[in-house]
Amino acid sequence: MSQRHEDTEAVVSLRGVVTRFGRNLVHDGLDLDIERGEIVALVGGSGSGKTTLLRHIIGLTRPQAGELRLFGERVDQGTIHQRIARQRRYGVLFQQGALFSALTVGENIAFPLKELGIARPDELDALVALKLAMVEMEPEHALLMPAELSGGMVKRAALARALALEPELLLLDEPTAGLDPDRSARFVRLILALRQELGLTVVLVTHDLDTLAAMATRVAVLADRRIVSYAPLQETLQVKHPFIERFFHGEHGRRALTRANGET
Ligand SMILES: Nc1ncnc2c1ncn2[C@@H]1O[C@H](COP(=O)(O)OP(=O)(O)OP(=O)(O)O)[C@@H](O)[C@H]1O
Repeated sequence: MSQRHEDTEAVVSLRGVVTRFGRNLVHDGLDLDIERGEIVALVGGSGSGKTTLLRHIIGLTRPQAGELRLFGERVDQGTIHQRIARQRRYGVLFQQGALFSALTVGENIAFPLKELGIARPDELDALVALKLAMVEMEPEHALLMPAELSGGMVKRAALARALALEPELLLLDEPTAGLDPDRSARFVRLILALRQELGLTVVLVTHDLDTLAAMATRVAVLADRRIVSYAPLQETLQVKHPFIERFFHGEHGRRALTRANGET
């Protein structure tokens, strides 16, 4: 596991976060600390503010109140150089806008490397091929346009781009949505292998219980505008809360958890 930074430092720390869109109060005094090496599944009802929370974490949006720290530093503070240095340390895979449609797969993956001035032009092809290999894609896929890829390949190419900077933190929004079970299982294996190799910390928003059960070290439940439970899955299942009951103990949830238990 990576020893680049203090092991005790929370990678993500959120305190008293309040988010309001007009009259819509989304987060109200939300707290969450994510330690290095965790794979945190962030779950919550539709519109509960999961994607917004990911956007806050990387400073794309700002809450009305609260303190957000990434790698121990205030997200809303710092010079431009400090912000760029922080950007190098995380990768994101959002549901929409996974890839730039006007660029080839290779150009997409090279984009953060070029933008942050990390690689020389003559190094880019080899780096792109390396990132593609990490997500089990071939070097020639670099020449394809996003529209020519299957849904699963788009996800993997977007993941390759998120991994381009060898991040310490990966934020994934519904990474397995729309993938068939086999592809989802491969995606999970890939993330687990990368965590092993790179010592990644992962935060993933997901409705996919199979994925959650297979990879999450902790589950953060966003309900009532806060994190109402933050614990390993088995402990989460004991928590009495209407959302947890519906999400994990409904018919769909029971089947997924039975499958997960059967596989361990
Ligand atoms: N830019 C915005 N302007 C106005 N309202 C917004 C904006 N972004 C998000 N919201 C609202 O904030 C709430 C939380 O949205 P968000 O996308 O974070 O939820 P979510 O938990 O990720 O939902 P889902 O699981 O359906 O994707 C929703 O009511 C949404 O309509």
